[in-house]
Amino acid sequence: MEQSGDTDTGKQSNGHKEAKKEDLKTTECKLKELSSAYLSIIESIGEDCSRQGLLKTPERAAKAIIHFTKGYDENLTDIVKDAIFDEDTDEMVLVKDIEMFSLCEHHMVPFMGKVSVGYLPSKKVIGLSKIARIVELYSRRLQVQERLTNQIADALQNILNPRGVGVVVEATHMCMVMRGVEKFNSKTVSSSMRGEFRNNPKTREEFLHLIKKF
Ligand SMILES: Nc1nc2c(ncn2[C@@H]2O[C@H](COP(=O)(O)OP(=O)(O)OP(=O)(O)O)[C@@H](O)[C@H]2O)c(=O)[nH]1
Ligand SMILES: [Zn+2]
Repeated sequence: MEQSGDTDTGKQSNGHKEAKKEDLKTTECKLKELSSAYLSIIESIGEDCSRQGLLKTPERAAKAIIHFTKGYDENLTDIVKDAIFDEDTDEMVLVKDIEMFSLCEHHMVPFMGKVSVGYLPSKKVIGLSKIARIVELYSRRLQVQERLTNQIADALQNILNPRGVGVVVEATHMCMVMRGVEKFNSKTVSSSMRGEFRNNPKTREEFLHLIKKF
């Protein structure tokens, strides 16, 4: 599933409004608007907003949704900063089972799971924690799993220009569990392969083997 690159440098792409400082609402303003929206939601479901347990709920829920969507306030350049290093290695690097929490853009309920990211360096490596931060950058938004998978792969491809990138996401969608079709055990697996991971079956096999093995 190859898609065009998303360098996340402040332009609009893939339907996502990217972080652009002048566009960003202050956290305080966001908090106020969201709290008011959650107050309406609580009223609309027929609850009593004035009862003790719910008094602070609009604000708590607002803070939670701000956290769940914090990816809109970040960008790739700031995240990676100085953590690209010259290194004379061409062996595969794999970071697997990175926990991921996102929100399905159709129902705004969570989907969650794990992400495995591999790449074949070409004279440059990235700080390992930055791979997990890239997963956060794109997962903390309203998403579909396929786009999330592609965005992670494109980000690494654009930053490192490696010989190849592979990303596998395995997730459970609460919109298929708690509602709708109510399939509790189904998992969705999506992958994005770039460069040698796409063109060389041996590289792809090694990657998939390493994901399963450890
Ligand atoms: N491809 C893809 N589909 C998703 C993802 N998250 C949710 N969906 C699907 O988006 C679809 C939305 O379909 P609709 O028919 O408009 O919504 P709905 O009536 O709530 O659908 P049901 O979930 O079948 O009840 C559903 O089939 C969801 O399973 C995702 O990450 N990727
Ligand atoms: Zn959904």
